[in-house]
Amino acid sequence: MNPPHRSPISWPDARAIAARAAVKEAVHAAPVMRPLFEALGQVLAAPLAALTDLPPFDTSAMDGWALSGPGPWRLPTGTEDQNHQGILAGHGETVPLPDGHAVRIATGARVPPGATAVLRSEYGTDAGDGWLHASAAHPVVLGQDIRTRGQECRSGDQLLPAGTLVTPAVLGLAAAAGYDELPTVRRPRVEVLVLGDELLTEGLPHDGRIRDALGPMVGPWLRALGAEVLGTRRLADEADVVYAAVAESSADVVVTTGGTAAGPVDHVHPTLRRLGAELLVDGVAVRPGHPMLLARLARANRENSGNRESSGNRETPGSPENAEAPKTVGPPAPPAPPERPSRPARHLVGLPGNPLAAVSGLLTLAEPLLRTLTGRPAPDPGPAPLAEAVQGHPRDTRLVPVTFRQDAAVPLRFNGPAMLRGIAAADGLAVIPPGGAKRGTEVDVLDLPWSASAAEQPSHADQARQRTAQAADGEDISPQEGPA
Ligand SMILES: Nc1nc2c(c(=O)[nH]1)N[C@H]1C(S)=C(S)[C@@H](COP(=O)(O)OP(=O)(O)OC[C@H]3O[C@@H](n4cnc5c(N)ncnc54)[C@H](O)[C@@H]3O)O[C@H]1N2
Ligand code: MOO
Repeated sequence: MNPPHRSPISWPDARAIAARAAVKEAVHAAPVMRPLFEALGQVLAAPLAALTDLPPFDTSAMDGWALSGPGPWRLPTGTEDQNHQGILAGHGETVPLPDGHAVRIATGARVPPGATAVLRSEYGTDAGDGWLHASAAHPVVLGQDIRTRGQECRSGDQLLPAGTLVTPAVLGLAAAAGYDELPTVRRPRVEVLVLGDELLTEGLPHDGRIRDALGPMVGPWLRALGAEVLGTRRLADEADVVYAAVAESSADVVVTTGGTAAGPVDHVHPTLRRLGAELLVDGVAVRPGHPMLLARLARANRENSGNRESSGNRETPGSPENAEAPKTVGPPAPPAPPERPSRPARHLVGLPGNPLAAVSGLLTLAEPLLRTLTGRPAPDPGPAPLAEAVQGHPRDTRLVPVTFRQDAAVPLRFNGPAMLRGIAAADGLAVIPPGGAKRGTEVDVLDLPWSASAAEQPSHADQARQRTAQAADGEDISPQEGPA
């Protein structure tokens, strides 16, 4: 059968459709409480409100003496402890400091009631006669070097909005503000299915066969976009094998590689037809990657992949496609059974097999889809001037690997659809409009998702699944506190 005629939609429209595709699923996903040590790289599902005042008590900002009133100040003559150590950080409630007295205090220690300032150790002299004198060069100012309770926030203040990426700094702030665990957006579960009998998983290419470049790349890329990768499976180029793998996957998003075109073993479209899937995007006016697709699927009738028989999907014979978008491939899917009318849908992103075309599909369809499912804000593609002219496609957008040099985007060579040499050295992908762009033209540059996830290791759960699948004081200088 000849491939059905497809009219690709524009690249910006494809991204907008992908961003909207899973809004319902995102809204219905319950947040996941994670201990702080497991929350790095996640997204806050609720605003972070302070559970305490910060600082929680008036605190000394310096090692020195807590003072009450104008000097000179009488030093304590009591216990050894008071004489030599004074008030240390971590001590409980302290006795009030009478007017005209001073007591040794450490940075971070609770300032005693009645203290009016802290004098740094290098600015005062204890001559051993029981009196403390401030150096003439550093007259004491009321409140100096005391961090007052609530200076940074009051209990209940919103520190960060929902949707914030949990970075190491966010973990630190959350701990300081009293959190042991954080409400995070549930990570969408993704399964990667690599199609192609010509692919080798090790060694050198031989006998017309090549190494699988997408299996090692796509899972980590999706994880960098915030997904939980259930596994990467390599499938035989057989219609029933591809059909069963997609039909039975328990993932929220199935990502296939290869098999999107119209060759004799390109099984993605026929599989979607058999599943009665709704094609949201079927080809995009972008180079490379134009055969990429996005489909909505009924949820597999199983909680865990491979544990039970699927009965939620029915095979339907293929039929010519409706050219209108969104399309239903084949006859309309049978209506959902009344007992589970509003089950969330699954999605399938079909990446073309040419490796750079697959990258294009990741940034065009997978990134906006996962952005919605992970609750992350839309990235702001920074425009940059092109260091040299880039030839365009007459009708399609081009995505070209670039590196930054002196704030200009330098197009990289080796940017053919089958090549990864350019993208592996790139800082981003420049969006070249149809017709091309002259030297100096400001173009959008899509970020690669490494920076946000560089610190994030695969969770232990991800690592275990991959093994089984095998088939990824800058001080606040407050008015009261002198410069350090
Ligand atoms: N008659 C047409 N043929 C092709 C068209 C077209 O419009 N009409 N489009 C071409 C474009 S553009 C692309 S991109 C590819 C997309 O093809 P598929 O998604 O079906 O991918 P395959 O045919 O399976 O593979 C294409 C190419 O990529 C290599 N490949 C596949 N998987 C991997 C992998 N995991 N690692 C490394 N390389 C991989 C595969 O060996 C092929 O060389 O279709 C064109 N054809
Ligand atoms: O999607 Mo293809 O990469 O243009 O070869």
